[in-house]
Amino acid sequence: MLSRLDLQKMKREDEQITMITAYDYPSAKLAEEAGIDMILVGDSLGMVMLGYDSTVKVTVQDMIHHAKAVKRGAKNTFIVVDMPFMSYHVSLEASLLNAQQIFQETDAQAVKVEGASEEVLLLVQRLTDAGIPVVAHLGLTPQSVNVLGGYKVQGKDKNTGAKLLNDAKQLVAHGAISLVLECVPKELAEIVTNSVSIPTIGIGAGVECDGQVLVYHDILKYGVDRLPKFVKPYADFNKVGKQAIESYISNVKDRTFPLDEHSFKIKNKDLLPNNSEGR
Ligand SMILES: Nc1nc(=O)c2c([nH]1)NC[C@@H]1CN(c3ccc(C(=O)N[C@@H](CCC(=O)O)C(=O)O)cc3)CN21
Ligand SMILES: CC(C)C(=O)C(=O)O
Repeated sequence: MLSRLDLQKMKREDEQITMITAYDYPSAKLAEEAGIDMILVGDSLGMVMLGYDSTVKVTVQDMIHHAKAVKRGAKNTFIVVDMPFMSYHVSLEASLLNAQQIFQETDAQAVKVEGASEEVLLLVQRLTDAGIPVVAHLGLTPQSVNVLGGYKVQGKDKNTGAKLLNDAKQLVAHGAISLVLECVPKELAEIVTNSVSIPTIGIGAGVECDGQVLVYHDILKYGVDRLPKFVKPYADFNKVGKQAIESYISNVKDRTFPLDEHSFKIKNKDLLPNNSEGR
């Protein structure tokens, strides 16, 4: 498994870091077998796994449930688990306890929080001091979708760009080990990447980040109807899966499944019970 220091070294040596989300045993297993560097158990699981229309309904228990399955499928991969909506905004004490629970119960390597408010910066510091590595997340922060007014590109002007750069530096100063940059202009992501010592992982943030992350279901086109502009799909599980299920239905209907090769047979008919009642 890669360590925090390996990720740091990859940035220094300009080797791209690959990250994918995973939410359960089979997705984590596939990602690890393919050789991914890091797995994110994102709260996007609320949307792609549970069918919610945003991430705000996801709970700490949901995150733990899914992250434990991911860990079982990818025991040797660096796993980051999202702290979900409001689990780090009620009080510092409650935030620390939620992070502790997620970190201890899932065996993950780090937790992720969105934003860089005073409250979040203090939390990043306290978790780091306590020994829980924190990945930060700036730009489009989906837990704030209802405040932002939609899933929109962030940092498109001088003021918001400067704020994002300053936030990134503050997060580094408070101990963040890596920074996800979501939906920001590639030129801004490049400046941030060159201004911070920690690896940046981009999603819709251009090629100059230190690594890339995409959602599992987007890469495989699996269960999602509409893909954001920044996604490149590498397979079409929807198509393959639907065809397979259609064939199964048709085979069952016309009794071409199951065949003898899928059936268990008895050698000696005398071993069968008598059916004296008939049908
Ligand atoms: N399947 C999935 N993939 C994701 O990447 C993802 C989720 N779900 N859920 C949580 C967040 C939400 N995300 C999203 C969702 C939509 C857009 C989107 O449609 N963006 C517009 C850009 C709008 C603009 O120009 O400002 C786009 O056309 O891509 C972006 C990020 C990223 N995350
Ligand atoms: C989109 C990624 C970065 C994320 O935060 C998630 O999957 O929840």
